[in-house]
Amino acid sequence: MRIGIIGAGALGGTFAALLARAGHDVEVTARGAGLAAIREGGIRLSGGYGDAHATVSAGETLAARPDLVLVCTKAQDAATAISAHAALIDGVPVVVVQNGLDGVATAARLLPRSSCMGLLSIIAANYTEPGTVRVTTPATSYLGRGDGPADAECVEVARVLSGAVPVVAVDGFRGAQWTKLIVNMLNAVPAIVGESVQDVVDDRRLRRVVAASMREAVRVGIARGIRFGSLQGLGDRRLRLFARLPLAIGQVLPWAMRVRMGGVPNLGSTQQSLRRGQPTEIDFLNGAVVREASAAGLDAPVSRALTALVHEVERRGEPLSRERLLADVPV
Ligand SMILES: NC(=O)C1=CN([C@@H]2O[C@H](COP(=O)(O)OP(=O)(O)OC[C@H]3O[C@@H](n4cnc5c(N)ncnc54)[C@H](OP(=O)(O)O)[C@@H]3O)[C@@H](O)[C@H]2O)C=CC1
Ligand SMILES: CC(C)(CO)C(=O)C(=O)O
Repeated sequence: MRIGIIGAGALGGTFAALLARAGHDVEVTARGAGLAAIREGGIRLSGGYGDAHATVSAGETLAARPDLVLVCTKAQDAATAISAHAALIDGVPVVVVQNGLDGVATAARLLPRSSCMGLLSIIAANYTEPGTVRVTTPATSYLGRGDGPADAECVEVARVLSGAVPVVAVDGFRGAQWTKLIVNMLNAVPAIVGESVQDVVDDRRLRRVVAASMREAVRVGIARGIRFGSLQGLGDRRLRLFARLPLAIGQVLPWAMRVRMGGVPNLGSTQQSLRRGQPTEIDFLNGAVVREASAAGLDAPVSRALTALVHEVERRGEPLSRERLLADVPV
């Protein structure tokens, strides 16, 4: 199949290399040093899915109309990236590979003739240098849309992608997006203090902050009437129980996620943006929790403080101390 990948960064590069290895005709978009490196030497993937070296067509925009598109930009870049391709890809099935709650709706608004789906990935991939990606945690990805059962097209696209990398079609995708949003409460604290997810969760005080942001986000989801989808052993029943637990016990949740992540240090996608001097996706992660809380007539002080601190690190260009974070976040 001819597959176009918009945004060959950490996850886009991973999918591109694995889909090309599985025999698909892959074209990617990239920019600057990334584009030059991919044109010169292809995409080099290492880590959890083994080594892959994929020679793929690359440009600033896709040149040929594909059979399937994966949009793999950060949430804040999705509208610009999709708009630049609207004339070419409207009508082509699109999978938005993205954290946050908005990706599928953004694509559907900009591509009215396309059938748009979302993909939630628990893979941890580090874009180590232009054209080079290291997968630190391989994991199944979840594909779907809306609130109902997985439809035939989602099942078929998941089957096609699964020939390269494990993907399953899920029922109740919106609930699964919320569960992933809870997982993404792992992103902010490492990004603020400049440490790996594993080191943060190993620190009792920081783990408490991560657990507090997760519990706050689950409580907001419940107030918004969300039924959390099942991802990686986490589901509605466990998250509702977690929402009622005192933090001292609730800290087992980030701990369990850290154990699943394995031993290879994972920075998380938010910190990777900071290290490249790029704006982060935080307004679509903890920022989404703040907006959803407000829509439910609630406040989300932990996520609000973490969002502000990530923006401060964006402006400063360097991490803040653990003490500063602990002083600012109301836990
Ligand atoms: N990395 C990970 O481990 C995981 C990431 N995710 C999610 O997957 C999504 C992608 O993340 P990730 O792969 O880390 O992101 P990256 O920042 O590594 O890659 C994004 C890519 O999109 C490109 N891009 C940005 N703006 C545009 C634009 N306007 N037009 C075309 N291309 C553009 C970037 O190019 P440039 O570098 O030139 O800006 C970059 O190549 C995010 O929602 C993230 O939260 C989910 C699970 C794990
Ligand atoms: C699952 C996790 C935390 C993997 O790193 C992720 O989604 C991210 O980095 O954005």
